[in-house]
Amino acid sequence: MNETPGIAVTGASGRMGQMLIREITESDKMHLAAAVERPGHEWIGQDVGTAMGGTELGVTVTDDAAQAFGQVQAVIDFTAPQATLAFAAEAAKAGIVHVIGTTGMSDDEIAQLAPAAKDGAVIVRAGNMSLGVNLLTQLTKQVAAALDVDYDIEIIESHHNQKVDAPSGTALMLGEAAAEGRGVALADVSDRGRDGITGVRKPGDIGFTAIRGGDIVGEHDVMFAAAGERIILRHVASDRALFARGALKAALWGQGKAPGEYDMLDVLGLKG
Ligand SMILES: NC(=O)C1=CN([C@@H]2O[C@H](COP(=O)(O)OP(=O)(O)OC[C@H]3O[C@@H](n4cnc5c(N)ncnc54)[C@H](O)[C@@H]3O)[C@@H](O)[C@H]2O)C=CC1
Ligand SMILES: O=C(O)C1=N[C@H](C(=O)O)C[C@H](O)C1
Repeated sequence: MNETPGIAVTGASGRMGQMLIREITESDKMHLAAAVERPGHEWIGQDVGTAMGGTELGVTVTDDAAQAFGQVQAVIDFTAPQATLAFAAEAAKAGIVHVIGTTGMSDDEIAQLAPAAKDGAVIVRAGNMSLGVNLLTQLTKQVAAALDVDYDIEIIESHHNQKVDAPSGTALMLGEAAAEGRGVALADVSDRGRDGITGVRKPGDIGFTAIRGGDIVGEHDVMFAAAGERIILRHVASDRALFARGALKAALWGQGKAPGEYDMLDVLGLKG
């Protein structure tokens, strides 16, 4: 019998799902106990290892999240907003850790996670699970607090051509951090999707630009642009394993924690 925490991966066939499965099977601190895909997916009923083109892992892909979550200590979920909301409700019923990497959730959808956290799920959610980006949010907050509105803040993100949401979850985390540093609400100053005769830039706005192309894993710049100088804070991810390792860390960190909503700053001890 395996004494390490059992982990379920949702969206098992996805870019992050497969990366997570590889990282979990290589870890001696946890084991893969379930793999979930959406109903009708061609992998349902297959061994997840062979479906991925490798050796058998002894875990059959299922679309029954309730049953899968009943057998595990944590679920790691990089899927889509509506799927994540359904998984949060099931994680609450099972009383397990729900690590959420899914981005593109609206404010209303994020608010819908609260009942699950109240009812028994230990939710750890972040638009980016890497140490580097979470550190960058703290640096962004500090720099934004130190500079006045003569420094225009622009967030530029680049991702692969299959990404479906914009701005990225990371860009929004960085925008929130910059707004917090300035003591304003991001919703009041956010400038997204410029096109046509936009008028001149409003002082104090935080601008967002999204680039999509090829196989870019994820790149983020926070630019502070003033007359005569620019300060640029940059993070470049070159391997999705980075995000997967952060998610594994979160799944272990959440064991034994009280139900509630947490983020990667809690996991990494960077809050302050
Ligand atoms: N927080 C972080 O560090 C990171 C977050 N992401 C986010 O993770 C999400 C997934 O990204 P990718 O893996 O690139 O996308 P993907 O499209 O390759 O994978 C998504 C998977 O979710 C599955 N899925 C959708 N609905 C489902 C349902 N109801 N039940 C079970 N499975 C379902 C799909 O079939 C697919 O296999 C995106 O929101 C992305 O932005 C991606 C990388 C890092
Ligand atoms: O979809 C992706 O690929 C990524 N999504 C996350 C985001 O929206 O910021 C994290 C990372 O940049 C990769």
